[in-house]
Amino acid sequence: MNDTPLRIAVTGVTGRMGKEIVTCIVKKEKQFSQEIVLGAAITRLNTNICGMDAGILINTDALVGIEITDNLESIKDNFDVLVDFTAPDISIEYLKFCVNNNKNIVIGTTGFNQIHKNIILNASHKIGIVFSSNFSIGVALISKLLHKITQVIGNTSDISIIETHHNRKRDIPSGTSLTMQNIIVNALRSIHSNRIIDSNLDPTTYSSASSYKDILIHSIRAGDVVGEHTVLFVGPGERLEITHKASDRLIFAHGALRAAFWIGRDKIGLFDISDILEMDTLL
Ligand SMILES: NC(=O)C1=CN([C@@H]2O[C@H](COP(=O)(O)OP(=O)(O)OC[C@H]3O[C@@H](n4cnc5c(N)ncnc54)[C@H](O)[C@@H]3O)[C@@H](O)[C@H]2O)C=CC1
Ligand SMILES: O=C(O)C1=N[C@H](C(=O)O)C[C@H](O)C1
Repeated sequence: MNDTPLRIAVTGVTGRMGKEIVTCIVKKEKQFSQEIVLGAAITRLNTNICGMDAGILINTDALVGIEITDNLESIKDNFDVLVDFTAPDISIEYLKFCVNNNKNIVIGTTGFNQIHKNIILNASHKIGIVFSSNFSIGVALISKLLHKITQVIGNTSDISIIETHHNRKRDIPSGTSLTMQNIIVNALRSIHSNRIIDSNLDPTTYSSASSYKDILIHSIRAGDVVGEHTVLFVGPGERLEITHKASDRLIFAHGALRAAFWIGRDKIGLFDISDILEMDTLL
């Protein structure tokens, strides 16, 4: 058992999630049984904050002794697990860096296309990857319930997903809503549902929705909403509305660091938050 502290490299440290994760590590916002320490703080190329102590970035009282860098080579021996919440193309570059240096990675970035996802899957044959569109416990629980609810009432309900996020979010619809849509579609397949896309749906009137097997996603971008998802099952005479509302990015940071602790230095394969939380043993 390696009881030396797990060293975390954080990418996108100027971002909302990057700062949250650095804060969670440095200020020990959440306790872990094994100590987790900041090993590296990574930012995009040529930003003027390179060389700055990461503590200054998150307004700590004391310096933390980790300088922010855009030079991956300089820090490849300074960390055990990389935690990435950035953007799809650069996430893939960070993933390749981890494969080349035999480091495990936690990926929270969303907005990946199928090519990206295939690269992530292939990489998981060489390193350990926890890849999740939402690192909150609440969404992990809802995701487990969605499968079962869909199997029971999916064939007799109209199903829609509504996702609401802050007006600075780059990708649309959210990764979480796409994951939920996938869970629902797979659950419909598991009961051999013959639902088809409703030919009456005029795509132009659903321009804000991503439709898949008539499981529509409706996206709202407004203010500083951290992240809210509602799944509607509207059936004859009754409906279910299942909602998750995040109000603090700390829940995502804690989930990601819990995942980093779980994947550790040695696991190999592709996992998601439900594996970390061992949901299948709980539900
Ligand atoms: N899985 C989860 O639980 C969560 C996932 N997210 C996802 O995490 C990602 C980041 O979200 P935020 O922190 O709100 O975004 P943000 O825009 O605040 O931060 C993005 C960071 O990535 C960096 N970045 C972007 N493009 C880059 C490039 N080409 N090279 C190097 N660095 C680059 C930016 O400099 C910034 O530091 C998004 O995809 C978001 O959907 C956000 C919250 C929770
Ligand atoms: O961009 C965000 O903020 C979030 N993005 C993730 C997503 O796209 O699902 C997770 C969370 O909702 C916050």
